[in-house]
Amino acid sequence: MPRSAHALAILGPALYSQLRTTRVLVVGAGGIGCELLKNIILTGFEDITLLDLDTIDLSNLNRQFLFRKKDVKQSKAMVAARTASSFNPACKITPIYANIKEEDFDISWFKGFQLVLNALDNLEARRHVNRMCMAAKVPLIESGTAGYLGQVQPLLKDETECFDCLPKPTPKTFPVCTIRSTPSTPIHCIVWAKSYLFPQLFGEQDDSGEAELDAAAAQGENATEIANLRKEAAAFSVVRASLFSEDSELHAAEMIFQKIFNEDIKRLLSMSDMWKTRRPPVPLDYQSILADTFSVSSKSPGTTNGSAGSTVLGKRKAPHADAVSNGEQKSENFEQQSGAGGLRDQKQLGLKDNVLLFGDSLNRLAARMKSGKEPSLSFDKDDDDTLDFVTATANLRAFAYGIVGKTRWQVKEMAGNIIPAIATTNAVISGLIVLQALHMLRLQHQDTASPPAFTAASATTASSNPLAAKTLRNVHLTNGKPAVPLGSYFTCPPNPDCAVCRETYVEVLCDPEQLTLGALVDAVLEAEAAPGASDSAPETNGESVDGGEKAKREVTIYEEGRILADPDWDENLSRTLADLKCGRGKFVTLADEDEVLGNLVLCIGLLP
Ligand SMILES: Nc1ncnc2c1ncn2[C@@H]1O[C@H](COP(=O)(O)OP(=O)(O)OP(=O)(O)O)[C@@H](O)[C@H]1O
Ligand SMILES: [Zn+2]
Repeated sequence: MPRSAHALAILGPALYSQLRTTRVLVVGAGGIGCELLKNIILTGFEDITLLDLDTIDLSNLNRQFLFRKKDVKQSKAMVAARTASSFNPACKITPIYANIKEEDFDISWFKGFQLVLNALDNLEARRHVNRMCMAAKVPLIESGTAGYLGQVQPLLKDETECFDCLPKPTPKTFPVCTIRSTPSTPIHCIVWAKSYLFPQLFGEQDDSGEAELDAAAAQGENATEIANLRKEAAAFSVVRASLFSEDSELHAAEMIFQKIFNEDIKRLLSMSDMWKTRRPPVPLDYQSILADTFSVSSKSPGTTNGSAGSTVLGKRKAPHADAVSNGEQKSENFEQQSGAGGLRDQKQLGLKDNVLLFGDSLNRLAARMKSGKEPSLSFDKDDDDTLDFVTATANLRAFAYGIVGKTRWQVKEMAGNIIPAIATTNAVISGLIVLQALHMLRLQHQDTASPPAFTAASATTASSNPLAAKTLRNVHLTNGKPAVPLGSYFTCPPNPDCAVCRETYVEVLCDPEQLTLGALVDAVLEAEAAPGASDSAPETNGESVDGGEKAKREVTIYEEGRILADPDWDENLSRTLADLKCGRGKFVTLADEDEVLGNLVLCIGLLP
């Protein structure tokens, strides 16, 4: 009996043959993507495009079962396609190693698919695919998992809500002054190390820090403190330069340490008002910690109100004294241990070991930058050098402020905002995605008995099918209460105010090097105002001009967040789309000045 026999019996010959010719796009080849690829191949899909921007990491192997150790550092899409193609040699899998947001993947490209399945892990990419599918009118099945929780959501233009119909909760942020001056929990120290200190020393030099302080000042955070933080930021450029100096590495480590953990803390202490109601921090000292002579006297600021912990034998005993005590631990060779297994990661380091880890990871990162291969670095939880640096500096700061330190493992979880990925959750959700995909295809089949699969145009037909709205459901997987782990509810209709799915999308194929913004907009508006065009085009003074032709409406022109032109400002109209960075894959929005008509969104594509 062929392996397809069960699928054929369950789906029936019509649907089974339909899905064999359905062109499906899977975006993401990670935890959900691997499971999903296997499922759709075994269900009988035979024309699959799989796209992922990333390469395989060692930490993926526990759940992304299409990958083996030998595949580490190779493209996820390529390896997944290679491994999974053996499940059904008749299946054509086209792997693409790229970011879905690249301009090549424009509306025409999306229209080439009849079904899109998301297996992504971030909001930005999800929102992008949602918008492309809404513009191209291709059905999208959106999904996600977090630990034991998961959900699957079918999205169909004009029929269901889209991914952006309801605002998404933004990730938790902390006030700047808490992070930069008055941390009180381990996460404050970790956020400081990862999002402030690390970019200051190793990140791209831009003015985002300044912008952050401007925003904090605008929100009414402590003005003197903001002024001080500005000075502190300026001083960083000197410190950063020391990383590249010819001096010995040790010198740079000591200099940077003293600035961050001694001078900056002393400067904060001098703002005595700040410490009237708070426990003041303790300045650390590089040499004396390394020489095992560092001590915190019982009179020192950090111990005055008692809540910082007690003082033991002249050494500061933090609340987590056993974990972050100065300890008698021998220094260890961290470099050798990098990448070693879990136990080291789960050990609390002593104060001195954190200083050693600081110096060691700082030198490793500086060497990477000095080599010229990486002009700047960014934090990545899977990059041992960056994780070591963030662990050491977060713990040193925690010690200075009398806060419990964290193990490297915990820092990785907290800094990487990691909710453990659970293979079983991914498997359940991937199964549900297939059921949703089959449901979409079945709806289409019932609706238009003869033509086979979805086409971009027929998606509209499906929209007019009241059955679609009534039967599409969001499905979610929960843990604990309620007792039944799987729940579902009918999809909501589109939000009439949604700025993504309520727009009218028009695909424009052109040569962006030649076409000016003015010519584009004129052509579109003239077509709209031409006789026979939609009656809804507004008329000047309520009257039609010559022979029923309607007046062109006045519009403001946007691309993403920027205004390109408005009725009183036309400088950009003579520039080409390429010059305005509005070429392939971009959306140019024409917004009605009087807000009478909805927005018209021009999806720029290239002439064949
Ligand atoms: N813009 C994008 N374009 C293409 N692929 C993307 C994009 N954004 C994310 N992805 C891919 O989506 C997949 C999501 O999978 P998953 O959630 O399992 O993440 P992971 O990076 O593999 O694992 P983890 O984050 O848990 O270490 C990843 O393989 C990631 O590369
Ligand atoms: Zn919407």
